[in-house]
Amino acid sequence: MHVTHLSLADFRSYARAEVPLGPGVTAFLGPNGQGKTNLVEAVGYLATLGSHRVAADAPLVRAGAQRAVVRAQVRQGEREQLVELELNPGRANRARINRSSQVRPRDVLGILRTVLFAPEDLALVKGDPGERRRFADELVVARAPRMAGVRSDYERVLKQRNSLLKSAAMARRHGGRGVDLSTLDVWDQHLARAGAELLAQRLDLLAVLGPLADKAYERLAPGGGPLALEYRGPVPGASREELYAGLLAALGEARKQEIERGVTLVGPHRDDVLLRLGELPAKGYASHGESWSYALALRLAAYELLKSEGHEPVLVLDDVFAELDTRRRARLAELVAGAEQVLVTAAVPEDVPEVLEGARFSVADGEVTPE
Ligand SMILES: Nc1ncnc2c1ncn2[C@@H]1O[C@H](COP(=O)(O)OP(=O)(O)OP(=O)(O)O)[C@@H](O)[C@H]1O
Repeated sequence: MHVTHLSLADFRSYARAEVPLGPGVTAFLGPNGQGKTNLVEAVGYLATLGSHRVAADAPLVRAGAQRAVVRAQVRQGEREQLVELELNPGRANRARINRSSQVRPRDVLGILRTVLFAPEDLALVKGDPGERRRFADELVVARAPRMAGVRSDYERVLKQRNSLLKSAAMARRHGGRGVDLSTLDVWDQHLARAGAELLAQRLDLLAVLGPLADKAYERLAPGGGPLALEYRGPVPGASREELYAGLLAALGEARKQEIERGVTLVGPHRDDVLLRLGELPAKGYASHGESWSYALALRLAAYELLKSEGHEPVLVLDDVFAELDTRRRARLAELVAGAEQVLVTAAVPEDVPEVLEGARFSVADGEVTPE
C-alpha cells in the first residue's frame, strides 16, 4: 500500500500542509525543528491511532488551535480510500472514511499500515516492559484490526477493576467500612476473557516474528546472533479456553494480595517480551550497536510479517540513518530500498543513503516544498 496524498490542518507546527506522495522513496529534508518528523508522525498516527513520540494527543494539536485534522489518501492495489481523523484533546476523536458520516476512530485501523523506525526505538531493547508490550500490541492490531476493540475492552475493565481494588485497599488501611466487592467476580471474567484473547494473539505473533527477526538480525549484523523472542508472563495453556481458565484461576489466587495492594497483579498488562541475543538477554547486556541492530531487526521483521500476510505497510524511517554507523546504515538501506513506499526524514541529504533515491521535499518554515 502507499499514501498518495497527505493533508494536515493544525497538526503540530502545521496550520495547513498538502503533500502529494508517490510510491517508492520520498525524503523530507531540512534543518532541525522544521517539521519533518511532524509529517511522518501524522502518517503513523493514521495507521495506529497513536504517536511514536507522545502518549497523549494534546501536543499533536497546533498550539492555540482546538483540534487537528489528519487526512490521507491510501492506495492498496486498485483500491483508493480517504481516511480522516479529527483529534480533539479532552474529548472524543472523530473519524471518517471516504467522506462518509462519522465512524469510530478504530474503524479506520487497517486502511493504512505503517512500520515506523525512529530514534526512540532503542527503548524497545533498553526500555521498560511497556515499550515491548506496545510494540507487540501495535503489531497484533496491524495484523487483526478487530484486536483494537479487545485491547480497549481489556484496558477499560482493568481500569475499573483497579479502581474498585484501590477503594478496597484504602478502606482497609483506614479501618473504614468495607467496600462492596461483589462485582469483582464479573470483572475477573471480563478481564480474563479479553486478556486470554490478547495473550493468544501475542503468543501467535511472537511465534512468527521471532524467526523473521533472527533472519533480519543476521542480515544487519552477520554472525552476531542468534536472536530469540520469549514471552515473559504466565502462559496457562495453549488454547483460548485454557488461557481464559488459567487467567481466571490466577486472578482468584491473587485476590487477597490484590485487595491488600489495591491493584491488578495478574494479566497481560504485567507481561514482557524477553529479547535474547545469543545466550543473554539483550537488555542490560547488548552493546549500543547491538541494541540498535536488534531494534532495527524487530522493525524489519514487522515489515516482513505484514507483507507476507498481504498487507505490505508503508515504511517510515524517521531520522534513523544519522543514528547508525556506516555498515548498519548501508545494510538497512539495502533492506528497505525495494519496499512499495518508504518515507525518510533527515536533516541533510548526506544522511539519506544513495540507494534510497527518489522524490525529495524540503521542509522549512512550515512549508513542505518539492525539490
Ligand atoms: N503542538 C504544536 N504546536 C506548534 N508547534 C509545535 C507543536 N508541536 C511541535 N511543534 C514544533 O515543531 C517543531 C518540531 O518539529 P519536528 O519534530 O517535526 O522537527 P524535525 O524537522 O523533525 O527536526 P529534527 O531534525 O530536529 O528531528 C518544533 O519547533 C516544535 O516547537
